[in-house]
Amino acid sequence: MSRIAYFGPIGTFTEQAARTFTTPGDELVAAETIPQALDAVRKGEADAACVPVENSVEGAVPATLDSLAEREPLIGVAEALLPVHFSVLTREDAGEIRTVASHPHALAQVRQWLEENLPGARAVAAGSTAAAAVAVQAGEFDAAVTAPVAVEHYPLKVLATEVADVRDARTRFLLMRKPPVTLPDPTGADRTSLVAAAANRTGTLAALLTELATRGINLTRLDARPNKQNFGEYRFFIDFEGHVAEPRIADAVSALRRRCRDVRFLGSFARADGVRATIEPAARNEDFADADGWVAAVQRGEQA
Ligand SMILES: O=C(O)C(=O)C[C@]1(C(=O)O)C=C[C@@H](O)C=C1
Repeated sequence: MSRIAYFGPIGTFTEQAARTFTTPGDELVAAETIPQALDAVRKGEADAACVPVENSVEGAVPATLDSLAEREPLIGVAEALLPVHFSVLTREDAGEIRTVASHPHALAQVRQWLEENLPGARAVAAGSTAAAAVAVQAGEFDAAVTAPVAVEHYPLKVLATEVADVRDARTRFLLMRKPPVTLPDPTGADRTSLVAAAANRTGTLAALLTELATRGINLTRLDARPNKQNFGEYRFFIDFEGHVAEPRIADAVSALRRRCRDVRFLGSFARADGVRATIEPAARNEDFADADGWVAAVQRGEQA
């Protein structure tokens, strides 16, 4: 049985994502914030944590990136990808809707709908979509933009459903564990994630990306977040196709470590979208194995 902490409270999209990682007997534990969900694993209060990492409309979730880059390292072992559309909930007795609350990533995905349908309402950031529903119940706000499932947990009136400025918007979630972990086996449709605190020197990021490009490895995400120490210094979050167990990826990760000592491995795991890696000629695992074998023979004086 595992305890899985998730960005809550109950009724968030992250709870729905966490449910996709559970097996019978597992327990879901709501955390008020993303850092608290991850810290529950670091403190041994949970075996894993499910957190949102990026959305197809609003991009990466800053609280997740910062919390994965700071404090004790955690390793991603799985991801989930959920379609995202929203419900707008209000109290039965609500009069005019003057305030609408939700997670900033949710508000960003319904901005146009709010302008068109609730033009007089002020959008207010809440801790999460479900936290916004709790606040509406408490009378703090007039309406909440929530996951469709939230109305099952918070007895509010449904003002609108299927709300989304962008059809087919999706959010990706990670399942993080505390090392040592057993990495999931490679599938051929994997993602590896790293964060590198690149020095503020010209060309540092280019050098890191070149190590991937010259090995024919496709990037799937690149985000920068301030390192919060020195103005203008950033952490780079680099996701790319492949699994660190593959010789071709191990060779690239080794090169990234040589280029940037302050690099943190955030996991290798199957892509939720199942997209298989595209591998350039001469960049296959067998090419790396052949080259390594050939160099070893040269080093033994057996190969000219
Ligand atoms: O607030 C929630 O319900 C969450 O799970 C967070 C979150 C996010 O961080 O993007 C997840 C999916 C949606 O994009 C809106 C909010």
